[in-house]
Amino acid sequence: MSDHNEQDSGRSRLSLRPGGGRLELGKTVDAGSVRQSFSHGRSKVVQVEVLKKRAVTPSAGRPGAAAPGAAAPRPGGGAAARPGGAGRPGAAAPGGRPLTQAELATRQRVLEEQRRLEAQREREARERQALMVRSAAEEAARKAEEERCRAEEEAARKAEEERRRAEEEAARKAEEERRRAEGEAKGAPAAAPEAAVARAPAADTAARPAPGAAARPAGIVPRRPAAAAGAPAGAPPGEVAPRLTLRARVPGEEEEEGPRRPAGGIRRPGGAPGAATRRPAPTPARKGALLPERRSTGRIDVAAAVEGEDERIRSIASLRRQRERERRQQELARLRSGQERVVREVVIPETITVQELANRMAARGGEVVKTLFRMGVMATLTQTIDADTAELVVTEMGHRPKRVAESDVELGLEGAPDTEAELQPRPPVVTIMGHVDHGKTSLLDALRQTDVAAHEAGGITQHIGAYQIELPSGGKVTFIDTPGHEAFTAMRARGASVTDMVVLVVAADDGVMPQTVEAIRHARAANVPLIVAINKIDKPGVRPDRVRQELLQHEVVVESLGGETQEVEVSATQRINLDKLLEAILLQAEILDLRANPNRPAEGTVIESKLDRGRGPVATVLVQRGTLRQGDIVVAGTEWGRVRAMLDDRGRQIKEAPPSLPVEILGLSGVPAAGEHCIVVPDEARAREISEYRQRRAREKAALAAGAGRGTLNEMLARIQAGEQKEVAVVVKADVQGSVEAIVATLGKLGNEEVKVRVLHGAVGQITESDVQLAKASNAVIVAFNVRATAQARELAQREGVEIRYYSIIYEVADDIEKLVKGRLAPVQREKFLGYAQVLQVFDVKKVGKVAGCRVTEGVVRRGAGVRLLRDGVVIHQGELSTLRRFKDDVREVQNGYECGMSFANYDDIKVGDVIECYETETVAAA
Ligand SMILES: Nc1nc2c(ncn2[C@@H]2O[C@H](COP(=O)(O)OP(=O)(O)OP(=O)(O)O)[C@@H](O)[C@H]2O)c(=O)[nH]1
Repeated sequence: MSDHNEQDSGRSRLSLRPGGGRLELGKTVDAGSVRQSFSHGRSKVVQVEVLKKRAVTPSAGRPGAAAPGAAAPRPGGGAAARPGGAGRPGAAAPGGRPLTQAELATRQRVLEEQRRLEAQREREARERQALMVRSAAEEAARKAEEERCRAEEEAARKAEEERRRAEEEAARKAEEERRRAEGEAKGAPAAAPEAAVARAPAADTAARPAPGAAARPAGIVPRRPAAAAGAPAGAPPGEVAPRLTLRARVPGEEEEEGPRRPAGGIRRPGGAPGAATRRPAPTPARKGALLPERRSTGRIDVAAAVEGEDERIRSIASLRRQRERERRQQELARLRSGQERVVREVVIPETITVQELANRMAARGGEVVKTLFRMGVMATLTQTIDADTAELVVTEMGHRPKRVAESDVELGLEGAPDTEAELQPRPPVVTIMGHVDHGKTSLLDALRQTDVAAHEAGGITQHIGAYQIELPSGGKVTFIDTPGHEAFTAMRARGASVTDMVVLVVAADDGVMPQTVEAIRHARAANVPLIVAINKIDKPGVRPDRVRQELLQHEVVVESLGGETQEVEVSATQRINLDKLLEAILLQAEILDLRANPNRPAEGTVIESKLDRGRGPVATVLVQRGTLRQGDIVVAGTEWGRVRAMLDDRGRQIKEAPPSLPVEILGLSGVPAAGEHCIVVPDEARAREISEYRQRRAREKAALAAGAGRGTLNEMLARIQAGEQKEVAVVVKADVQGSVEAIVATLGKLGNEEVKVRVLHGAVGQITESDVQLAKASNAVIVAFNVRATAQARELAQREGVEIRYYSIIYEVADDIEKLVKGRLAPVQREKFLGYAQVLQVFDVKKVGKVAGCRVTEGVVRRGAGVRLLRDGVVIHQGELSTLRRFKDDVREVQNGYECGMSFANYDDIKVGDVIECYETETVAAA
């Protein structure tokens, strides 16, 4: 190895020239480059910088030293101008005459002024120097950090390089071995092995950074002399620099790197003798990838030298530093421009889109996307991010996050509770409950003196109806008529929750029935009192006392039996004791002290809702407090709207609805679900906000339920097709919401372990094409309750083979779907007995095994049928009959009384005296 020093005279630094007394560009650094040469023509150049020790000495402190300023040529010249001689007596003027006292004083003053200026300059110079030292220290720290990062990368790269090299070496050796073995086997010419041997070490030399020439086996001709291979003259033999240094990017050395890459020559398949000595061409990819750009700097970078053809990857620390720099620069720019940073309070809901978040921060969308990207979140402007991520972004961008829950929009929706003074008496709300056909509608009809029952399809009540009646005494009572059919359980429960008391109708001729008990439970759950109306007392031979006794079993103790529950014997059709029943209701209302504040925005509950062809969405609302007025803006569940019109139970338009009055309201945006809370809000914006929030929540809930319950529709179909799951899918369309709920509830109870009923969709309105599409996709049937399909939907259903079933009575829906469920049950495998055979003898037959010689004692035995081997009445084997013969012929079956030979598939343990039972399995439809 040899070093050459090349002084770089062109390098200069900004420096202080003490001698000059002013700042100027001067040489403070002796810079140069040291060229290191290694064997095989490898060399590298190292930049060497020698910082001169700066000697800044205050000239004023040195006695007799010439002041910097004084060194400049003076117009007059002469010793008198020298600072040293300034104060000297005998100083002469230009003409040789001695200076006057005044001149001497002036000179003295000028010189002192000059010294003061020099001192100041020096002080400034010292400060600058200190500043430079400080910045140099900072720079050094930065460099150290970079160096550390680079070293880490270098270590990783080295490891990778080593691994790759080892792999190449192993592959090469294996190849050599293979070739040698081949050569020997073929008896190649004598020169060939030699060439092969010669190639091996050459390759070894190329691949290993270890000394090449010294390691070569004796007798092997080296490829090139060390000097020719690029090693400098005089370099110790065998001294080879590590491979990584071979790629120092110094101009003019590039062409010398060629010979140290013998890989191309060595790897030539079937290399002819002498191939190893051929000078291989340099690998363009390896050289070209890195060198040109690095060459321009002329500096050696070890990390870059090692990295080879791989792209250099910036370290995380480097990225972080760059980001910090950018941030500082931005801050600086902002400060320079005199802008005030605006810190905003950013309201963050549970989820927010990136664009919306940017808007709330008054920032550009791109900035937010960039911030997210830095945090490792890839998001577009339209994408939704969660509150936690949004909070981080807001903090990162220097604003103040404020987390809010989405449900906060509902805060303060219900007004403050009313004071005692504001409360005024209100009519009681009574729900009529009872078993089917016990006379609920008839009773209500009698009370209202109208005939509703006559118009009902199938004779049962289909909808919840709500009516208010006025008594001759002037009092009012509101009735909610819940249907008695089991399907309406859900509606009944809802009725009980808005009611003040329950009139339990029990037919005297029928007594307490299942739905009577259910009604009692609902009343108890709603914590409302009961009044028992024992109906149909006009019927001959009825025993109302039996009803009283039966009610005792359910802990309903009527007054006549010493309890607290009022009971009235009535006849709806004969209008017997109706006044007594009303009296009992009013008494109960008095006990309950029912009051409400009519002077406040209205609140109530949706009793029923439907989509009316001419009027749009119509909701029956029971006002519970406040007064509902025409023109009010209401939110009812997920829907909202301005009350366009209000109708009472007799269809009369009204302007105001006080507490306890049921009214139909028009003007809603959609059909709210029955049982939803209906409330008046101050403005449309609020109404819309609440409605949107509730709709979103409902959608999420539905999606969650669908996901949790079943997976995707495709998965469901796949499972059905694979026979893993069977279900009857149903799409329900009905005229009113209550019917939809009732049908859904009924269908939910159907199904069994094997077949499930699944309601895909339930809604109010006509059957549309989308309903048919949905049914088609899920192989569902459409249940149409009091609605019809559009012409297009009908046509589509016909074309696609989708079944639409029309109903007007609820229990018929239940019955039909139940049949459908049964029709879809998996067929049952049933065993059919065929016959018995007695084993008389057992033969050993070659290639067959044991064959039983039998006589059929009952029925018939058939080949391929199932068999059981019974020994002493116990089944010892169950399997299949493999052979059935009569004499030497295979037969299909053998009848009773005949002898035959039988053998079992994979079973041999047959003994004389055993009985063979023969049976078949058949598939039958489920009962
Ligand atoms: N004799 C007699 N029959 C009555 C009386 N009340 C009702 N009915 C008859 O009982 C049957 C059922 O009456 P509804 O009023 O429809 O009974 P419901 O409980 O409303 O029935 P659903 O609506 O199906 O729940 C009708 O045929 C009525 O005429 C009564 O007091 N006396």
